[in-house]
Amino acid sequence: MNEDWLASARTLSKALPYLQRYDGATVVIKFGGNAMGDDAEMASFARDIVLMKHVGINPVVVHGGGPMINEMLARLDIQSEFVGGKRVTDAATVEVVEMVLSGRVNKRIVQAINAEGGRAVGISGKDAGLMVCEQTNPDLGFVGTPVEMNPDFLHSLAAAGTIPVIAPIGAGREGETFNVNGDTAAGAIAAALNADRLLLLTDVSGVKDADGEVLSEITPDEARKLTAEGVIAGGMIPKTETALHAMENGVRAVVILDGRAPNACLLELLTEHGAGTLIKA
Ligand SMILES: Nc1ncnc2c1ncn2[C@@H]1O[C@H](COP(=O)(O)OP(=O)(O)O)[C@@H](O)[C@H]1O
Ligand SMILES: CC(=O)N[C@@H](CCC(=O)OP(=O)(O)O)C(=O)O
Repeated sequence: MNEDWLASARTLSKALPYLQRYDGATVVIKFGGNAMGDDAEMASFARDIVLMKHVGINPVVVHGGGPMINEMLARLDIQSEFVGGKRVTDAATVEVVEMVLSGRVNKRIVQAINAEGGRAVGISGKDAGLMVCEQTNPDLGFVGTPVEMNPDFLHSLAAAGTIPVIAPIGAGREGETFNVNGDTAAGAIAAALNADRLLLLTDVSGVKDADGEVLSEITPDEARKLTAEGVIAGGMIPKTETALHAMENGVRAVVILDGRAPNACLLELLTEHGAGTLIKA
């Protein structure tokens, strides 16, 4: 008997309980700019998303694109700075942020998913009032906090067999355009959908302890303790804060994992040990 076939059959039989567990589940995947990698890594991510849809999971992709925004701002000679993990966003900057995120980055992901046989639909928080925002803090300019969501629109996209790919741009009630941190947007969308899982894809294997070892599972209290001790620092702070906030608002569990690792999403959902760090009460 063909050895490859046997190995695939064994893998599949082990995955069966997980396929049953996630049948009909909603999984929100935050795809950060640093997790995107080259075309081959993008294609691998897209294959995972399409496979999820085929086996009965409802994937909802929310993306970032910080490095791509930086590149375009540099080309246009516009200076940019971050305060507390958020980009200070003036009127000129928000135009570039929307063009890069809703344009190039969103369509690159949509095209990659469709090339793998999926039916992705690229939108932003502006479409169908998906994510109405208010200004986060006047010092940050056009940075928004989601205050009102339209999950029904996402349910209808899933029911139509499509995969929503969402750029983290929100509309204000006075016609403003708001730049929303990708993790914040993903958390708000996952909460509005009462998602079974929120996967935060980044460029490290998971949350590390003081010795640099990746922790396979932590509780919200342990995450708070690691932050107070300074072990969780930098860009990992807003990520774990998003995770805890999403869990307080209806998301069952959150996983922080390396989006560039082959089959990261599928390994997380369909194997016993998963991938990355599971944050669960
Ligand atoms: N305890 C920790 N475990 C893992 N990464 C950490 C930790 N503390 C700080 N970090 C940093 O957080 C970074 C991830 O955040 P960030 O760069 O903002 O990700 P992204 O761009 O994917 O949103 C990691 O690359 C790492 O340098
Ligand atoms: C307010 C704010 O900071 N918005 C982010 C939006 C993109 C993002 O979050 O991208 P990553 O997920 O790749 O970091 C920004 O302007 O960079």
